[in-house]
Amino acid sequence: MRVLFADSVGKSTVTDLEARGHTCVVEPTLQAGDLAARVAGFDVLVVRSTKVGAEVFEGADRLALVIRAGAGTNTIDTATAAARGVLVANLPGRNAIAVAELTLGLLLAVDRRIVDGTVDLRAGRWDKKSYSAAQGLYGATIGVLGLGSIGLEVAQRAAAFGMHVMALSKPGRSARTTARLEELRVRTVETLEDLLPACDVVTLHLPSSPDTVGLVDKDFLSLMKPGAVLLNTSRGELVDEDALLEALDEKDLRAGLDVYADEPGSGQAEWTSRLAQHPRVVGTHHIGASTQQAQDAIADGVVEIVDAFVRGEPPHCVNLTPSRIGSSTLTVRHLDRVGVLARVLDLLSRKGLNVEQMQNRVFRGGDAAVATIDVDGVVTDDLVAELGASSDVLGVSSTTIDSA
Ligand SMILES: NC(=O)c1ccc[n+]([C@@H]2O[C@H](COP(=O)([O-])OP(=O)(O)OC[C@H]3O[C@@H](n4cnc5c(N)ncnc54)[C@H](O)[C@@H]3O)[C@@H](O)[C@H]2O)c1
Ligand SMILES: O=C(O)CC[C@@H](O)C(=O)O
Repeated sequence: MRVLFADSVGKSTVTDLEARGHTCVVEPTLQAGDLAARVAGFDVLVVRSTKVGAEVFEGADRLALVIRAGAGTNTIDTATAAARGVLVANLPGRNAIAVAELTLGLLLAVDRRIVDGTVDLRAGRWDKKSYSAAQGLYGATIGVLGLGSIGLEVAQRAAAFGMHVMALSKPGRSARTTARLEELRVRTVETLEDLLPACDVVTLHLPSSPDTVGLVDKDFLSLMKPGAVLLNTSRGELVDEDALLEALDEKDLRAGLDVYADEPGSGQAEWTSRLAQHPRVVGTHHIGASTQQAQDAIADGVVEIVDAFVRGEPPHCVNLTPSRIGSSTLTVRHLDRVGVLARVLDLLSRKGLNVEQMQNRVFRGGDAAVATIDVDGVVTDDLVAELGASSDVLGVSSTTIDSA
């Protein structure tokens, strides 16, 4: 396969993929605007922050997979990719510890004014008096918005500092996450109105989505305690930056930011930002994921996704439907013979049932197989009986797909 890297990733990725016979072309200086013209002839595109717009998929001749060498996929037009049948996969969790470490680093830097102090020392100024006014983190309350891979790592580290952790309750959390929240004594509340006024620190670990863009607006900030700290290591567009600038000045809020709404897409650029330059902000350059440990984990992950893609089972695809779609799943256990599935599908077609997705797995030994078929339409007992009546069919069952 031909793989184009439009951002820098660990060298081991290229070495490992080439050792498997793939051709890798590494062009980390490629700009988003040039990608559409460059992508022809490649099966796989690997990106970090480079934007992948609709034009890339429209111009691609054989592109089948885009790998986001990181967590957030908001920089990729996943809908157009889906319409063109191109898989988009990410690597959730691989850089979570790195981002959590930076988040706590920003918090400590804000609380102790470490950056201002360093700047003064470098300029030859000793000022223990001005820098002796920190509040301290022990016993303070931190609200964690987004309890995914990064949010949980932040909660764990905050708890280790003796902070009280709060979060919003969310239906459908896994038993594992629920147990983890109990272990960390995370107090959950129903609404932002309950959460924000109780927090000395609020930290954002949500993806950028229509639900979250602009979440931190005037109303949100007005609910925060005067003097509280806002941390954002997720995405800049979650914050209304004008509203934050006002709250920094008028409510004495402080902020630790790794991401900005209009941050440059490239690694180096001339860039000025009123927010990043504000004296109550400690800022970094979207480097949350940029530790060697995280980048090694990401480099391994890219190779794992390509390997799985070659086997036909790519993981972490963000633009496929959930595992079950339609109204019912039919499970048909059958003899592994030519024509059996065709007869099953023919009967479904005659009954007006649209097949949404299906998988056929062969049992060890190769005598029998099991097909799981998600269909849209009404599966009657008669249909199940008719399918099961064939001598090639070993058993049929049907379960309803919960549309919730
Ligand atoms: N600064 C960096 O370098 C850096 C690195 C990695 C990730 N990120 C950003 O951090 C985000 C989170 O990363 P992650 O690995 O923890 O992702 P994740 O998917 O593991 O966690 C996101 C969590 O947010 C929750 N969520 C989503 N929408 C929500 C909503 N509207 N309300 C409440 N909860 C909601 C999800 O259920 C999930 O628990 C990424 O999407 C990315 O934008 C930044
Ligand atoms: O690759 C990067 O440097 C940033 C990655 C980060 O924003 C992510 O979403 O994983």
